[in-house]
Formats: sequence, structure tokens, C-alpha cells
Amino acid sequence: MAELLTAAQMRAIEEAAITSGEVSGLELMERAGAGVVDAVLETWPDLGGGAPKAVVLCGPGNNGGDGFVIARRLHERGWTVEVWLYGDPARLPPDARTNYERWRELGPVRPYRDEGPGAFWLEPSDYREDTVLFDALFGTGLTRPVEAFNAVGWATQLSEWRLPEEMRRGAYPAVRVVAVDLPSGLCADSGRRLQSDPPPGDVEEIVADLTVTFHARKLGHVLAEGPSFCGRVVVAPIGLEPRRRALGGREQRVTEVTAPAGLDKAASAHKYAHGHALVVSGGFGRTGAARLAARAALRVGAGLVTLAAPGAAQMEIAGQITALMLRRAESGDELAGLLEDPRLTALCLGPGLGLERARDLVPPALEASRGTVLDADALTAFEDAPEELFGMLHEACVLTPHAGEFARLFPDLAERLKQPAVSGPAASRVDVTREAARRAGCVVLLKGPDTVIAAPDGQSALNAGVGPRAAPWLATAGAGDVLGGLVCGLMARGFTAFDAACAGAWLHVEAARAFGPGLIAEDLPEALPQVLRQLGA
Ligand SMILES: NC(=O)C1=CN([C@@H]2O[C@H](COP(=O)(O)OP(=O)(O)OC[C@H]3O[C@@H](n4cnc5c(N)ncnc54)[C@H](O)[C@@H]3O)[C@@H](O)[C@H]2O)[C@@H](O)CC1
Ligand SMILES: Nc1ncnc2c1ncn2[C@@H]1O[C@H](COP(=O)(O)OP(=O)(O)O)[C@@H](O)[C@H]1O
Ligand SMILES: [K+]
Repeated sequence: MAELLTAAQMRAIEEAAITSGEVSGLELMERAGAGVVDAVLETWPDLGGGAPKAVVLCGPGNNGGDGFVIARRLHERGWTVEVWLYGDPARLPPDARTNYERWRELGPVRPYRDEGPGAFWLEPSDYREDTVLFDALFGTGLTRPVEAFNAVGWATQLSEWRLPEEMRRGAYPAVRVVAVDLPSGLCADSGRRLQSDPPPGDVEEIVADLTVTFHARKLGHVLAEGPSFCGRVVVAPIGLEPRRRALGGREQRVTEVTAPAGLDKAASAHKYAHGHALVVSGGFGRTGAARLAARAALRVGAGLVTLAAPGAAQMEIAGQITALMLRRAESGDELAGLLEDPRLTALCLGPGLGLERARDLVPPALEASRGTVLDADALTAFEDAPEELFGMLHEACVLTPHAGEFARLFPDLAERLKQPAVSGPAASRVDVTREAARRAGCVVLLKGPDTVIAAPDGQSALNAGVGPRAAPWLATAGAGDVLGGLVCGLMARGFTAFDAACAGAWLHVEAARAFGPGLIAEDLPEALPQVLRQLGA
């Protein structure tokens, strides 16, 4: 499982390596610059042969230091290199200063000073089709918003340069933009843009085609707005050991969800060995969501799946299902009666349930202490009394809110994400999900392209439906119901709440990617067999 790092963890790893004497800061900076150059040539082989032009924008810290290394290495390769510095050379940190001096032996550094609108403007005629612009302004050290020069100068120009031909108003060539470590302005821990409050007007952002980061990806490459600013993300190894101790305790670490294990079925096992899931349906005319969840639970391998529905909805469901079973649960008491069967190993409540029915059925469902997924209406029903819900939850529960449902149960946490990110590290989706899990006393899975999963003990994971795993077709009605069914089915099979949430989220994205464009929620369970086959299940 790959760890996604915060800026502080990256610094701790680097410091531990330097303190142990295994490497110097200057060596790390050299490897970082070399890694960027390698990634550029690997991404765009057409730049390998000729004599392209590089414009390197260096900032006042070590990110700028990487920029001077890149400049020197490209100069050695025969590129034409133009270097700009935002900041005072005398105040550069030592390693960056050394690389500044080395570059000065090869070429000039043009100063950029923040003197307001119009202070900095490059002539478009200076730039060619093979120009690569390197953003080495700020990396993991960014702690406050990038001020006016970004709004009115560089970033505006950078963004315009990379627009497609038809949108560039004919003025600029298609310059390629490479972000060193992170696109400047992006918070490494949250993937949010640091902005003053109120944000300056007319802000354009640095949007990179390629981001080259070092040792491991940072959370900001994956969370929130990160993926839309980073372009392709390449990790350049710079010879650092994993150094798990530098990462801190489990409540500080975030792993990226990877392909789950344990999905195969033993040849000799009978259906009850794979558990029995119960999905509670809404009333007449509202059974579709629960049917989707139930089918997903069955496809992910639960041995049996039963839908529990009120009498008036039975005919509607019976006409639609075959392998699924159907039982009557009109009221909380009837559900409690069904749950006396100890073979029922996991429950799913919420999709299409209706608020009134949710208030009636959630308490007996939680009383039964089985693996339980609560989604949609089962969450919204407690909007006025989240504490009442939290008092009933137990550690085999998984809450699967989308952002709106999350805000109903955890309004103060949702508000933290809505506040402008004025200083770094800014509140992130990981921070708030962790806090929500602690408060709820169970696993919380906050849905989105960057789905975050957290347990009350602080363990957390991120399932990225972004970048190379982008699954935009998941933004379709009913996709969330399928996810609830997957997590329930996996818990029925014996997965822990946290593992079921991680595996469910991973399979959900893979199923969407396997089906591709045109996906609707019904297709997701049907795409699972090929995903499972590829996993060797
Ligand atoms: N940590 C590591 O292991 C390595 C780090 N390296 C590079 O070093 C970078 C981190 O360097 P630093 O910690 O020096 O930080 P940065 O270079 O990201 O920026 C910090 C500097 O910018 C200033 N600053 C921050 N926000 C500002 C704002 N809004 N406006 C104006 N100035 C602002 C700070 O006062 C400081 O001088 C990484 O992103 C990476 O590029 C690499 O050289 C290789 C190894
Ligand atoms: N752009 C996207 N990329 C990847 N996954 C997405 C995207 N948009 C939504 N999803 C996923 O699709 C599901 C949508 O669930 P939800 O919001 O509950 O919708 P519904 O209630 O219609 O089922 C979630 O699992 C979410 O993570
Ligand atoms: K940068």
C-alpha cells in the first residue's frame, strides 16, 4: 500500500536521511532536479533530440533550488535556458543558494519583483512550440496565499500558454508547463488552493501538464482540486528510504487503497460460508435503490442476499428479482424479528428508504450489532439529532455519506472545508473524515472522486478515482447505492468494516473503469465479474 505524504512527513523523512549522514541536502536537490529532467524527456520524447527552450521560474526556497538544478542540467543538454527568480538571492536557503551560484556561472538570472499589475510580462514572440515552462516557485513550503503577482502576472500567462490552440486567441504558442513537486499555490496536505479572503479578483491558476514530485506523492496531488492542477503526476525516486518512523502514528498516516485480497471463494465452501446480507428497501415505487445495492452485494460474493420490504412493495420487487430473496419488514419490530436469524451477517439501510422508515428501522438494525452500512436516508433521518445516531453506532458500522449527507451529520466539519484556505496546511477531506469517524465511533467513507475512508482509531485511506484511475462516469444516479451494497456484501463475507469500505470503494471505481463511457448504475454490478476475474478471485 502506497503512503500519501503530508509536507511535514516529507520533511521528516528528508531530515532523518540527512541527519543519519546517508545523504546531503545538496545531493537530494541534485537528484530532484535530475528526476524532473528525466520525467520531462520520458513524457515528451520529441524534446530529446533538438534544442528546446526552457523558462525556469524559481522561488525563494528549496523548490527554487530544484529549479536552478533543472536549468543547469538542461543547459548541459544544449537547451536554451532562461531563468527568473522571485525573491532575494542573498536570502536563498543554503542548498538553493549553492545551485543559484552554480547556475550564475552559466547564465543570467532575471529578477522578478512583485510591483503590481503589468510589472512582469513576457513577450509571446519569445516562445516557441518546444518551450517548456518550469514552475519551481513554491512546493511543500507554501504556507500562505500566493499574492498579486500570481493573480495578475505569471500564472495568468502560464494558464493562457497551455490552453488548446483554438482557445489561445492565436497569441501564444503551446508551451508545456511542468510543476516541480507541486503546482505553486496548491496546499500539499489538502489539495486546496491557498487564497486570501476574499480571493483577489481575476485569479488564474498554474495548471500543469506534468507534475514531478519526489519520493512519494503528497496528499495534495490526489485530494480536492489537486488532480485538476497537476496534470500527469510522476514520482521521481531520490534515494530516500521509506522511514516509517518519520511518518508518525497511524492517526497521521494515509495509505492509498490498492487492489483487495481475499475475494476468492474456497472450492469446498457452501453459500452460508460466504454470509447472508440483508438490504432494507423503501416502500412502493421506491425500491430501485435497494435492488441496486442488493445486486451489488450478491455480485461481490455474499452467499445469499435478501431484500426486506414493506408489504405494499413486495409485488414491485418480486417482478424484478430472481437470485435475490424477499422478506417482509413493515416496521422496526418486524425487522427486529428478521434479525433474530443469526445467519444474517450484514445489513444495508438507506438507499431509497424514506426518512420516516429510516427513523423507525435504523435503531433495531443497529441493536442487532451486525456489520451495517448506513447510507442516504438512514443518515439524513438523523440530521436534527446526529448525537442520537452516534450513540447507537458500533464499530462494525460504515457510514457512506456524500458531501451533502456529511454536512447534515457533521455541519461544523463541513464548514471547515467551506472556509477559504488562507493558510497552510489547510483543512483537508482527510482531516474532517478522521474527526467524523472518531465522533461517530465507526468507519466513515466520505464519497467523491477522492473517496476518504477513516476509522475511529485514526486509520485512514484514500481511494483515488482521479488521474490514471479517473472514473467520471461514476457521477451517475444510483452509483452510491451500488457502493453501499458492495460494502455490505463484503462485510457479509467477513471483511472488517474498514477493509470492506476500502475494498468496496476500490472495486466500485474499477467496475466503472471496466465498463467505461455510457455507464449507468445498473452496469456496475454487471461489470464486477471481469474485475474479480482480473484479481484472480
Ligand atoms: N523535502 C525534501 O526531501 C526535498 C525537498 N526538495 C524541494 O524543496 C521544496 C521545499 O522547500 P522549502 O521548504 O524551502 O519550501 P518552498 O521552496 O516550497 O517555499 C518556501 C519559501 O517560500 C516562502 N513562501 C511561502 N509561501 C509564500 C508566499 N505565498 N509568497 C511568497 N513567499 C512564500 C517561504 O517563506 C520560504 O522562503 C520541495 O517542494 C522540493 O521542491 C527537493 O530539493 C528534494 C528533497
Ligand atoms: N467524478 C467522479 N469520479 C469518481 N467517482 C465519482 C465521481 N463522482 C461521483 N463518484 C462516486 O460515485 C458515487 C456517487 O454516489 P452518491 O453521491 O451517493 O450518488 P447516488 O445517491 O446518486 O447514488 C460515489 O461513490 C462517488 O465516490
Ligand atoms: K512548484
